[in-house]
Amino acid sequence: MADMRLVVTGAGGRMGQTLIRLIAETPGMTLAGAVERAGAAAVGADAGRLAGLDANGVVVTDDPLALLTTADGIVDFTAPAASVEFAALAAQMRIVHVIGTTGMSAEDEARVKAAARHAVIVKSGNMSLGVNLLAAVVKRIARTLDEDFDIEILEMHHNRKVDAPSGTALLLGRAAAAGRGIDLDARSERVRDGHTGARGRGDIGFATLRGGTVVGDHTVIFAGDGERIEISHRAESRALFAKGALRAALWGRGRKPGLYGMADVLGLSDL
Ligand SMILES: NC(=O)C1=CN([C@@H]2O[C@H](COP(=O)(O)OP(=O)(O)OC[C@H]3O[C@@H](n4cnc5c(N)ncnc54)[C@H](OP(=O)(O)O)[C@@H]3O)[C@@H](O)[C@H]2O)C=CC1
Ligand SMILES: O=C(O)C1=N[C@H](C(=O)O)C[C@H](O)C1
Repeated sequence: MADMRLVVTGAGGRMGQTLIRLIAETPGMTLAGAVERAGAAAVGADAGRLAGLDANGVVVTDDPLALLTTADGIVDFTAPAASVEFAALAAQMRIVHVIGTTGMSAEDEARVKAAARHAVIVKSGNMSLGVNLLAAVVKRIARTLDEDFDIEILEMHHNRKVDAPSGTALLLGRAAAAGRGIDLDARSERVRDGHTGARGRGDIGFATLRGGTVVGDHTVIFAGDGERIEISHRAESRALFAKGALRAALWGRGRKPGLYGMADVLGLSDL
């Protein structure tokens, strides 16, 4: 089979550059294009050079349309408004769209879901194998423990991160809520400040830390009467997210249109 032709969006960003480097060393795929926001400094640059490699002849553009006519997939770690537009383009072109972008509103999510009627969309708040395994374990523990155990999710990220709680924290919260058979949106405590009153029994709490260059740390705490279970994942490199995203792109090739998650890609959906 011919190489999968991938377009990286947000090419000048932290994940965009990591993806460009990883595509260059991964068999079965080719960098078909690199896209940045109109007006971004990276537009016009060589994508290889931008990512710290030798020049590869792929010039960063702010016009994805022409590129996508010859591409098999988009790998997209940008911003919510941008990802919603790329999803519509992926639907138009009937191609694969891997979305790592976090911080989407319910309206954004609905637009992505609509695009997935025509595109193969794989979307996850965290593309790493470790976090998706952790989510499966969290679901299992939450199913066993009753509301005597308070569930709290703690995350820490670098000081450039713009959304909170992280997409991963929400993914883990959804896994815990699914295990318990409750609706996360109705039962989460996402911010605490001032005289909050006692913790709501059965609620799922979130706490957010930001600082330095932390790639991504997550801990799920089950706090009971006199005992506590804590399970953590620490990402030491963005390469693990990029690796998962490229695995998702290859998995999506030739698949039926729909909205998928990393649990589907990794075969963890039954856990
Ligand atoms: N699911 C996962 O596993 C992971 C998800 N993420 C998520 O991915 C996203 C990006 O993270 P990160 O790389 O650290 O962020 P960066 O800010 O480093 O990169 C985002 C890039 O996207 C660009 N961009 C914004 N709008 C557009 C557009 N319309 N077209 C093309 N490019 C655009 C930005 O340009 P400019 O700066 O000029 O606006 C920037 O270069 C975040 O939402 C983050 O939470 C990150 C890591 C892992
Ligand atoms: O913005 C980041 O950096 C990350 N974002 C994702 C998230 O919101 O969970 C994944 C990872 O933790 C890094």
